[in-house]
Amino acid sequence: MSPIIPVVVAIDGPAGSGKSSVSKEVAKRLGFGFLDTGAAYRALAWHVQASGIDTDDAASVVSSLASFDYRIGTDPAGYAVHVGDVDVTSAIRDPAISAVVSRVARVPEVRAHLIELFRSLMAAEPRPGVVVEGRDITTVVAPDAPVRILLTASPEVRASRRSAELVGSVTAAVGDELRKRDEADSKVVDFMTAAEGVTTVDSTELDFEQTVEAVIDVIRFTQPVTD
Ligand SMILES: Nc1ncnc2c1ncn2[C@@H]1O[C@H](COP(=O)(O)OP(=O)(O)O)[C@@H](O)[C@H]1O
Ligand SMILES: Nc1ccn([C@@H]2O[C@H](COP(=O)(O)OP(=O)(O)O)[C@@H](O)[C@H]2O)c(=O)n1
Repeated sequence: MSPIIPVVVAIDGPAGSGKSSVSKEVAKRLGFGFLDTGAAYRALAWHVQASGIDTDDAASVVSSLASFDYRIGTDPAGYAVHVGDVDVTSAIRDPAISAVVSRVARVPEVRAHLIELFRSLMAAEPRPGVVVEGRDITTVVAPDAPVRILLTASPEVRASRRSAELVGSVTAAVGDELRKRDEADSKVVDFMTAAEGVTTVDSTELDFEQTVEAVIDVIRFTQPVTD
């Protein structure tokens, strides 16, 4: 008997566009798995720093992959990220990690290593589908996915949403951080424009619920799913 291949829903977009929160909710509603690929780059940046390695030292960052024991599940209701036995779910959201994550993400060997990991997690998904979100899912990780979406929002809206999550933050400073990170990340992969066949969902004028519904509409249009 051949294995059932899960339906892959690929979602890309810039920082703060809602990829993670919207994808998680969509996965819950459809009974799909959820894979946050940015968490792996963040966890590697955390591991590199915890090992006393300079994130700018690409050769040492590559060497650190050998001891990077990354663990993440795809249950959207039980989201947790571990490096070895350490729960880094909150630590990887720290602005100090956001400030350096692009430096490890730009290293080609890092990307090759993590992309292989993402593909094996996707293939092992036990649910009928999996929502995978990041920067290069629609173009590199899963370019053949039956559903591919670019989730966008204006820079101002993204900064104010992210700022609302960070206690004591100033929207202008958060906006500056997002802009710098998007600029650095854009040198590696294009996630600001939709590749051919990718549907854009612009959430600038949509609230969270409307955005979730818009994404589910795209999935239903492309791929009939049952609740
Ligand atoms: N359409 C929306 N309207 C209002 N808030 C939203 C919307 N989409 C996401 N959010 C909120 O914005 C914040 C950033 O979303 P997040 O999913 O972390 O973005 P990303 O993963 O793209 O960086 C979260 O607090 C999330 O709940
Ligand atoms: N598929 C991906 C996902 C994330 N990343 C990198 O990981 C970082 C963190 O991703 P994230 O999705 O957690 O970031 P936010 O948009 O949630 O702030 C990004 O800034 C990129 O440097 C990547 O290179 N490729």
